Amino acid sequence: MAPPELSPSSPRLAPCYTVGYALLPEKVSSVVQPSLVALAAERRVRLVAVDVSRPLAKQGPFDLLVHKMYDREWRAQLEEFAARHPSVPVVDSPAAIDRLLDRASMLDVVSGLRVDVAVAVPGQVVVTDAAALADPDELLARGALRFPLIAKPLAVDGSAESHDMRLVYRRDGFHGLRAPVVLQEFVNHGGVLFKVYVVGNRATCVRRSSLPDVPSHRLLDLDSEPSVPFANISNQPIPPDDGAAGDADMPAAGFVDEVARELRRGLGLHLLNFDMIRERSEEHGDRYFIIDINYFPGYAKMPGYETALTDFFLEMLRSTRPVHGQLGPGSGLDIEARKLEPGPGIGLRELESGRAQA
Ligand SMILES: Nc1ncnc2c1ncn2[C@@H]1O[C@H](COP(=O)(O)OP(=O)(O)OP(=O)(O)O)[C@@H](O)[C@H]1O
Ligand SMILES: O=P(O)(O)O[C@H]1[C@H](O)[C@@H](O)[C@H](OP(=O)(O)O)[C@@H](OP(=O)(O)O)[C@H]1O
Ligand SMILES: [Mg+2]
Ligand SMILES: [Mg+2]
Repeated sequence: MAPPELSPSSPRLAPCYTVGYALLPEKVSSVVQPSLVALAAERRVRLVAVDVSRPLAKQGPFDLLVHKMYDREWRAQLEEFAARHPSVPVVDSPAAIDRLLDRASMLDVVSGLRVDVAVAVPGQVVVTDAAALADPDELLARGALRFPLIAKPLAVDGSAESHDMRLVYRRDGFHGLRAPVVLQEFVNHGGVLFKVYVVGNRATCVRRSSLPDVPSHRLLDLDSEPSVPFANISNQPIPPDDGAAGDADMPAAGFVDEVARELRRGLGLHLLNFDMIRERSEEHGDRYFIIDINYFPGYAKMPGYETALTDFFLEMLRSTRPVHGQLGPGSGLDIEARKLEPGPGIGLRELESGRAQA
């Protein structure tokens, strides 16, 4: 514990920036951990929870706003905030996030990636009309799909239901599916998934357990279930006994970085992760598929996430901070932007110019 006179909370080392975060309670408890708050404070970044039950306009001031909220009313407040505070970065734009909240549009960005090693997406068909599910052959023909398929809810809305999926082995597995749903071809990938966390220009690839390969005879086995449900199969680290997943060779770091950079460019987002699987076949060799992209995922599962997020916050703050910045009672530096009085609070300009003697 630093001596009181040097602790980040003391006036002489008051936080230089205030980052507001608007997150649902379970996301706050999973991502805004004491280790993140402490590291940010050491680097003079104060993390302040936005009270999502009160008007955003009555909170702050903030130097940066990060959020993962789903409701429309919040969107309106965010857009009003951004209009009123054009110099405060909002991470990220709701319109850009929207594309990831619908599995019909989520993977569209992949076809436009400018990467040396091709990345594909599995064939898929969006089914919005429940009646269409009664005619599997039409759906298969529409997307030139072949079994097995994964039925995924169309909407990604943070609910547990949005992760409820079914692996469909044959036509009678369509019974019980509910529209709107995406039917996506299942790609055999050796039971290991590569989950790549993206924080600004950083990408971190981790291995996760995944669904095992489906042998072709399973599709013909009429005594077995025509479909099976599953959920959240890859969002925890690999258990020690899962040798297949744990030993799988990782994709080349340069490839991962390139895909991450291109996804960020194509999506216009800073905070995301994507799920990538690798098909190994005699016919095609190694082929990579992106099957899922998540906005503002569970970063605490990423090794070194505190440093990655804090570095990102500072990059955003320093790259967009006007000279005066957002000062005032909520910013921890009670000084007027127009006059940087010497005194207990070190002026922003001195801090950033390094003239201040902390
Ligand atoms: N097309 C596919 N081919 C093979 N396996 C797949 C495919 N799509 C999904 N999977 C498997 O199903 C799991 C869940 O799919 P997906 O990642 O789309 O769901 P999710 O609920 O969005 O997951 P997350 O918790 O990562 O947000 C994946 O982690 C992977 O193991
Ligand atoms: O809470 P919703 O909006 O459903 O989003 C989830 C993402 O879809 C998952 O990808 C996150 O798990 P991973 O961080 O393992 O991808 C998952 O991380 P978490 O369970 O640690 O919060 C969530 O972020
Ligand atoms: Mg996923
Ligand atoms: Mg997902």
